[in-house]
Amino acid sequence: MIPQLSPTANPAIAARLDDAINNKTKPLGSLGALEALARQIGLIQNTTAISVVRPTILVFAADHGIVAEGVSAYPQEVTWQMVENFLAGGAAINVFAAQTGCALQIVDAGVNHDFGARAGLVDRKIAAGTANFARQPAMSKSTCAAALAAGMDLAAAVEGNVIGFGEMGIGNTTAAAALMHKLCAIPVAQCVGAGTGLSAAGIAHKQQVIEQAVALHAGVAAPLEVLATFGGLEIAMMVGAMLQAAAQRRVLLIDGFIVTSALLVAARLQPAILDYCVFSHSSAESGHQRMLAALGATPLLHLGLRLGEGTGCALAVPLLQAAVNFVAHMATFDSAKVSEKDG
Ligand SMILES: O=C(O)c1ccc[n+]([C@@H]2O[C@H](COP(=O)([O-])O)[C@@H](O)[C@H]2O)c1
Ligand SMILES: Cc1cc2nc[nH]c2cc1C
Repeated sequence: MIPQLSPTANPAIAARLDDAINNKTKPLGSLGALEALARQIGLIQNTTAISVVRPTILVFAADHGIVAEGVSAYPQEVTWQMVENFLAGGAAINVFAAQTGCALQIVDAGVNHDFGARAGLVDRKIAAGTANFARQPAMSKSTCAAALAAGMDLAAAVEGNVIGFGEMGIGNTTAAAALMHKLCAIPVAQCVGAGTGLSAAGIAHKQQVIEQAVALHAGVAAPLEVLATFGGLEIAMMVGAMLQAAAQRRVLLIDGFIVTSALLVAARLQPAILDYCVFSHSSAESGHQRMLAALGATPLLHLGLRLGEGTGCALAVPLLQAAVNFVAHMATFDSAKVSEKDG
């Protein structure tokens, strides 16, 4: 059921990409991270004719039973209220996606609210939120598998060749911190952060909740078991969507702390997925930098964002377009009759 992913490495294409990039009218390497981005997109797309076609951001929303432990600064109903805001076009992701030309899909992966039949809402509700993982596993294996399968379906149906991943779910930084601890073997204290804005005392309590839950589920170790025990429905759906998107050789745009925690699971299942990932930004959520380091990832933007919703993805899309455009449209030393470097 989990797609098998191949690394993107291809020496022949890599050499052609290097030639194309290095022959442009610029000092060697002077477009920095954009050059690396162009190379990566070329290897993913297996061509020097790289493109960004209909970039699409999927925002997965779900609720979390762990909020009963008082781990978020905001009440659970903000999840469904923000879904309404997404549908009405009033959230940050609506504004930035419109600004940078991204298509947007809002997915109900497991919000604890009945939206009824709603135009614009992709209804893949698996359950009305997860169970409280301080007391029992967040999901059964079959619920988790259903979320993974729905994510695969959704990604398979996307038209564009760049998929950005975003999420909304009060309490999901607690789930993400627990996943990080289990999958990276980093102490819980270095995985927890303020989320939507906890005080220092609130963060200490969140740490304690996670540490007790980790002790309760001590035997859990395999990535999918870790996901079902500590994860969320939106996180599991993202794992499925990421694996499918990479299997179809699309560019995966990774957002902040929670999206990266989903990628941690996917990367433990299929390490080659990392070749397909562009890390849009480094979140201000403490823990995200360590998570990125654990993945060997270099994020494009450092804006101090800690919102989620896929906002970092939307803001990074113009950088992908710049990478594509310089390869497609810059003159070469030959065509512009510019002298190359001495020696
Ligand atoms: O993307 C991030 O790095 C990020 C960091 C902190 C908070 N968030 C968002 O805040 C919500 C979770 O925060 P919390 O405190 O309720 O766990 C959820 O809706 C996320 O989209 C997102
Ligand atoms: C208002 C609000 C908007 C959000 N968007 C993503 N997570 C969020 C959390 C809150 C609290």
